[in-house]
Amino acid sequence: MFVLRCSLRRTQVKHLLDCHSSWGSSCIGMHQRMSSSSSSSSSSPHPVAAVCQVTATPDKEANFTACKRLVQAAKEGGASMVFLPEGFDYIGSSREETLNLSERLTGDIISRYTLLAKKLSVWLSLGGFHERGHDWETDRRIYNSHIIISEKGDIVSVYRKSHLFDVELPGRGVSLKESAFTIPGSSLIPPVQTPIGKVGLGICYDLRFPELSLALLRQGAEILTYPSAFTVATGAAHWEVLLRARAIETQCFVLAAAQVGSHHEKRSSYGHALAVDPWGVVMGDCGGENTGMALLEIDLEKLRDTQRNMPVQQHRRDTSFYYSLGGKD
Ligand SMILES: O=C(O)CNC(=O)[C@H](CS)NC(=O)CCC(=O)C(=O)O
Repeated sequence: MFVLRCSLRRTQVKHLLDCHSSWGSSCIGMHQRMSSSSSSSSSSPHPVAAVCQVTATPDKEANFTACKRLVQAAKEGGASMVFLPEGFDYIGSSREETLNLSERLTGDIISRYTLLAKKLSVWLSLGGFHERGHDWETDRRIYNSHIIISEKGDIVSVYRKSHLFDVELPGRGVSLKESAFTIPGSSLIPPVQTPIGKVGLGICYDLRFPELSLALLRQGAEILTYPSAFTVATGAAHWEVLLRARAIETQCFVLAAAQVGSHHEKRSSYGHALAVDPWGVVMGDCGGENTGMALLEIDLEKLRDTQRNMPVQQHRRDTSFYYSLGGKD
């Protein structure tokens, strides 16, 4: 039994909850609040977001139990919106298993989360749900879907991952072909108004495509979300740099829930669920070892200050300007 504190680099992290690193075990402790100025969540001047880190396995029931505990603890900690990572429902150990365990949006798992959101009166971002496609009976393919559930328990938005991770890195232990079982989403989804601000939706590998974050910014996004299951090799090299770059260039908050540790004998994830502010500062980092969460105050005034002082978006040229040299599309 141990409690590990997420590495804190800024005081905006109000407190952290750490759990055993093995999936399904109970949460074992809650840290004291880090800030003396805020002794209870109700006195917090700004809405609070919870960015979670989990270790999903093929055991859907255990995964749900553990996620539910995190959501409950986040609510107790004052969160009005809780972010779970890609593969929160499960990480399968083979293509067959991944497909067999998938469900429809109207299935049992999402129904349970809608009831949970309603019971606790909390908003949920469920990144990377394995959603059976419209033609499942004929093609047995799924979407990788990011679902937003309101505090009333309604599904208010579904974004389907548009960039699929077909990547082979010889010598780095990475070989994944997401398109073998996943249908790419056909459109971006307008940012969703939530109690913490306007949330723009991406998923994991989408993080590498700044065009997506800029499109969401143009539609009014204030918080970009990238629920993820990054590989250990690509995470170590790119994860934080990419998240901070997206925050700096859009001048938005970036929240990225993450998978951490070993899901089964063939697959591990990098962790470091991260929250970045509009200036590019890391507000919370859940580390590379344990499940848990970071609770963060979202102060939109900070975003407005940053955007006012350095009006990057106003300085941006028309999209056609950047394509005037030609090239692909
Ligand atoms: O497979 C599942 O069940 C859930 N989906 C994933 O884990 C996806 C597709 S394989 N993973 C990524 O996109 C990793 C991206 C990444 O690591 C990078 O961009 O460097």
